Amino acid sequence: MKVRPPDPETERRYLLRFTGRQLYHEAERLPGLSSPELFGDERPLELDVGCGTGEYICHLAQSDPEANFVGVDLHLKSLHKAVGRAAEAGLENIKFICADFRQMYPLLRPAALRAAYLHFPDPGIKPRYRKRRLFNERFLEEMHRAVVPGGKLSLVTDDEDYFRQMLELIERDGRWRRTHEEPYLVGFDPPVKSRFQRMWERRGRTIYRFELARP
Ligand SMILES: C[S@@+](CC[C@H](N)C(=O)[O-])C[C@H]1O[C@@H](n2cnc3c(N)ncnc32)[C@H](O)[C@@H]1O
Repeated sequence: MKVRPPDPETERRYLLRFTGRQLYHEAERLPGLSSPELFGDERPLELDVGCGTGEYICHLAQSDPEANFVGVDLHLKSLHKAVGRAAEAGLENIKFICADFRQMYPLLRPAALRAAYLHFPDPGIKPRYRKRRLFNERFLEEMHRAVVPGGKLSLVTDDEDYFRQMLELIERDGRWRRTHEEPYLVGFDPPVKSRFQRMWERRGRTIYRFELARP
């Protein structure tokens, strides 16, 4: 993927970078994942974990200027693309953070999120990489703390093994309410599809989805 890094001013406006060292040793000095700390206001906040090149979250930010949006990803080049997209659209209600989300749990604030999205997370093809998956018991636990009562958690994957892990953990957890009757949904049709959704759909993969509400 060829991407030109944003100019320094655009980068300052949209992008934060937290190193593993900062997150481990001095998390208390970093802004938390809340609207007051990231945007200096009290608007509702939505989080896209592993936002990639930002198509989905930029679309959300554009369609709801009364809320704030934050996308987190490890991969700087993808975030440069996302920042370019946000800047081009002149969005004022979005920021991106380059960091390993698994190290960001100390930055989550109780009931600070109106919604959280984990869409097409890396499944970790080799068995030894599966333990690096973002979705696990800890993730569900932390999201339960960070999502406001009435708020939602959206999970989407094209990977059947990951999907089964999600289904099993959600059923075992039991604290979330599904917004759908079925145990899971097949297919996802948002107005703007992410880079990976378009790619997996082109390859004919089935897309599984859960939309959970925090009671
Ligand atoms: C398959 S891509 C999906 C990207 C985007 N959600 C989409 O639908 O196009 C998975 C993304 O998760 C990011 N990612 C993987 N592990 C991560 C972690 N521990 N913390 C933050 N981002 C991570 C990757 O860099 C990649 O951009």
